[in-house]
Amino acid sequence: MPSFGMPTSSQGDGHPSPVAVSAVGLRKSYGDKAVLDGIDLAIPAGTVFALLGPNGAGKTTAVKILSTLIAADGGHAQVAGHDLAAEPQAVRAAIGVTGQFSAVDGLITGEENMLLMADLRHLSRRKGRQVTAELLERFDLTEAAKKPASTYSGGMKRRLDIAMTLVGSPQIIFLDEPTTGLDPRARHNMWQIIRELVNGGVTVFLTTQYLEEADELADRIALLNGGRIAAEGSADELKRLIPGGHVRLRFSDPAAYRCAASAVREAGRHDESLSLQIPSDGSQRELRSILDWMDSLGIEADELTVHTPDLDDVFFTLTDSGTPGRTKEDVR
Ligand SMILES: Nc1ncnc2c1ncn2[C@@H]1O[C@H](COP(=O)(O)OP(=O)(O)OP(=O)(O)O)[C@@H](O)[C@H]1O
Repeated sequence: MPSFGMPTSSQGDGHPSPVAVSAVGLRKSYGDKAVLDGIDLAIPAGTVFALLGPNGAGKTTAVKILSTLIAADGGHAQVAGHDLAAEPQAVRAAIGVTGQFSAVDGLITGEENMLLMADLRHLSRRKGRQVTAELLERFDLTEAAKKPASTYSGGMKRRLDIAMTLVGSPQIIFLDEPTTGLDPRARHNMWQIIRELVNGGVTVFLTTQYLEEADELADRIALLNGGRIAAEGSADELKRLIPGGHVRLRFSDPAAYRCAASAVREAGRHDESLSLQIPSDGSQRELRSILDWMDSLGIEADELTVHTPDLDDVFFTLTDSGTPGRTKEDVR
């Protein structure tokens, strides 16, 4: 755990844990538009927090405020135990920020980018060289270290960006859409890097457009919509907020289908595909009772699939983004 003197919050297990980022009533408007309309946050240290929201929801604005790049119009926040407004320098010393617009300078080499950052962080020459070598190695960039960063692939640039962020050993890292534009392999590599950072005690605040990414990485997720946090919780808690879980049984024998359909009245029927949709939370207990019930009738389904609501369902239900190309018939 980071060692700074942070306030604490009570977690589920009753033990207080240090809070890395806290905010109360954070507001920001541009002209008439309230981009953030009273945001409260409490992010325990050593965890991953994901801020999700449709385009233009205010995610980057929140990151910019919490990383002292812009000032809020109202509310207050503490980052790494320091008040954002009163001690911006102390906040800056404790955090790293990797934005949508990378800090990487393409004209100089990866190594020179790192050394420049070490200079900005006031490390001695010797320490700067040592940290640079270690981080380049850790992020698999040693071979490319002497090449201009403009020749790097998207994934390499993103790794260099994070390596530069880590030069000052920040306790809290803000990652604004860290994997946007990366191919699946580079995205998975980035996820691994983020997990390793958290294992090392760092707190990660990330914004993402990818629900899968939040599901994969985040301990807690907040859904930003209309300037407010529409829902907050673990991925599982958010999924439980909305209905839609079901078990789908598909038959090839019409007689078996009719028999099953007349036995379960609450099931949704799809006569054309001979399939039934039974509302269910997908738990082992409920699956067993469905299987027992079919056994007792002596019928067998050709296919059984479980659909539990996913973060996409949560996102589309709780934000006003609509449901492009998606129906509740989608079965996972
Ligand atoms: N400097 C600015 N001046 C005026 N409006 C701004 C400014 N910065 C952001 N906005 C507006 O504030 C809103 C939120 O922008 P922000 O970049 O925080 O959203 P976002 O959730 O990060 O979006 P995206 O997912 O598209 O990156 C947008 O409507 C944007 O146009």
